[in-house]
Amino acid sequence: MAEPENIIEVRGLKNAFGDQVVHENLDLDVRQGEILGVVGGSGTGKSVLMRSIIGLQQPIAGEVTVFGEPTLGRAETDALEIRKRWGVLFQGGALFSTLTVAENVQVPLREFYPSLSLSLLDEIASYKVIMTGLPNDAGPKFPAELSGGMRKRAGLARALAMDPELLFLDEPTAGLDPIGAAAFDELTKSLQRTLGLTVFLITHDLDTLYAICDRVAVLADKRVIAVGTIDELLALDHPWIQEYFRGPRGRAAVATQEAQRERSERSTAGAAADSGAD
Ligand SMILES: Nc1ncnc2c1ncn2[C@@H]1O[C@H](COP(=O)(O)OP(=O)(O)OP(=O)(O)O)[C@@H](O)[C@H]1O
Repeated sequence: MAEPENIIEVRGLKNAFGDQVVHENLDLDVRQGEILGVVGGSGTGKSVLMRSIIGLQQPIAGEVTVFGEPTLGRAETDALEIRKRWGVLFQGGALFSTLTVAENVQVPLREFYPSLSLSLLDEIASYKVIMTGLPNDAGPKFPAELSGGMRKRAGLARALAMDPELLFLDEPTAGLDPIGAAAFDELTKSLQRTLGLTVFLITHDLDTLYAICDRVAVLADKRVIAVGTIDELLALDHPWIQEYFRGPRGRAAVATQEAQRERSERSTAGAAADSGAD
């Protein structure tokens, strides 16, 4: 069966906690193969939206389809088949502190394929650990023995355990230094390219938005008020969007992007000149 163009479709979503309505009539499409950045002020419901899509939050109203299949109110066995096809990196990594990195990566494998042999589990875990740029000797370490950046990579290795087609990342670069954050962005981009992943990426990090997101969805007023490329969003005159992208941090992110582009153009020109001199 051909894959739908939209990997995720959310329609008319409503979420509330007691009297507090977080989402009302929220619609969103995530296209196949894109990295969609999801932004919005603190508490606008980005994580609740992600939890609704992956079935950890039961909305009051609305519909969610992933891979063309409705995800809400499904029987557990049906839901498992869909869950196998996505990986999730929760805010903070959410690693089990009493398990090693390799054992953490093996958790979803053991859940979905309980009869896998120990040697195969070890082999897959070791491959995923290397794939996320961690040294191979990170596998037997406990999360507390890793740096913050390494813990994020370990969380990503676990999210990739089942060879997902869709990846959910909740603030993956929060708490990382700028170099670590840029390296994590590059890793995300290269996974998208090489594995053809679709990525739903919640972030406050403007550098991440500029560097790797194909489109950005803005949450405000309980719904997605706009989705588009950053240039398309900049053309809108919504005050939050203008303040967010044109404020001091937005301008700094643009300057970083331009500096990176110039550096990469200079190195490409240098390489071309070198090969011409041979
Ligand atoms: N389980 C829950 N019970 C009650 N309220 C909740 C629950 N989960 C989330 N909320 C509330 O819903 C609102 C949205 O939370 P959410 O975590 O989605 O925000 P966010 O946009 O991801 O914020 P941040 O950028 O700060 O991470 C918040 O006011 C939060 O307190």
